[in-house]
Amino acid sequence: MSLHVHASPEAVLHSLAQYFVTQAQAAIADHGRFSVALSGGNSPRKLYELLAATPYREQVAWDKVYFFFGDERNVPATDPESNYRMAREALLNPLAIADAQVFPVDTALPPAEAAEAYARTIQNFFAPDKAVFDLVLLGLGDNSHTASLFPHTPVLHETSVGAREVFVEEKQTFRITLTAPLLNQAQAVAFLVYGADKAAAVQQVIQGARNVEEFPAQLIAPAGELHWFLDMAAAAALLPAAS
Ligand SMILES: O=C1O[C@H](COP(=O)(O)O)[C@@H](O)[C@H](O)[C@H]1O
Repeated sequence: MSLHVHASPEAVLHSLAQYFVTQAQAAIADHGRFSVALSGGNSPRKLYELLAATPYREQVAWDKVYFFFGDERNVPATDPESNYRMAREALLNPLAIADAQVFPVDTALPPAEAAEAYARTIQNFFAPDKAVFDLVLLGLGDNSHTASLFPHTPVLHETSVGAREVFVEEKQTFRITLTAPLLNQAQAVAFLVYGADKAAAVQQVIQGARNVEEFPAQLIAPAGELHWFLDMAAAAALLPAAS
């Protein structure tokens, strides 16, 4: 695991934007395309706006980038809560990404069907049984959820490589999330976390005793690289590593 701690949220965002560019360039050079699962919520909007602006936008062959979603809220694509809508506004529209390169969750379907359909969409994109994203972007809630792997939900015990619906009690709503086994097949996973309100969760997930029911982000242990991009406020509760 690599920790990238920066003085300000702006510095973190630039650091992750540069990492995104490097990963995209390497994947495209290696196998001709770059597949990324985007995170949702509030934190990544600024990252997406940055990627769609100079100098990053000129550094990626965007016609070779394929966009998926790590999780989605069970709302129409036009809803302000929609992760797809946020990505479209901040990243996909400004870069004029073709629809054929974007794979949203079909939230017109009932949640369980939407999850099944999304798992099929992902399996069809990759070779059979080889659903390996080049990069998975993740955030972290102050309750230690990531994607829509929420504390004390059955999806935390899911062993299938796919997508599942999740009922989120505190929000009284369904979401659709990629499962931890699928996220963990990625070549690289990068968490983006900033702000003091996330400091306790960051410490518990990275350094706390293993308790995935309470701290679901502990489930993320990818086959490939794992990076945490943090500002100093989010990293404030981390204890110095024992030497
Ligand atoms: O609900 C969600 O929360 C997490 C964290 O979001 P943030 O707004 O606190 O940054 C996010 O990673 C996930 O995709 C999203 O649906």
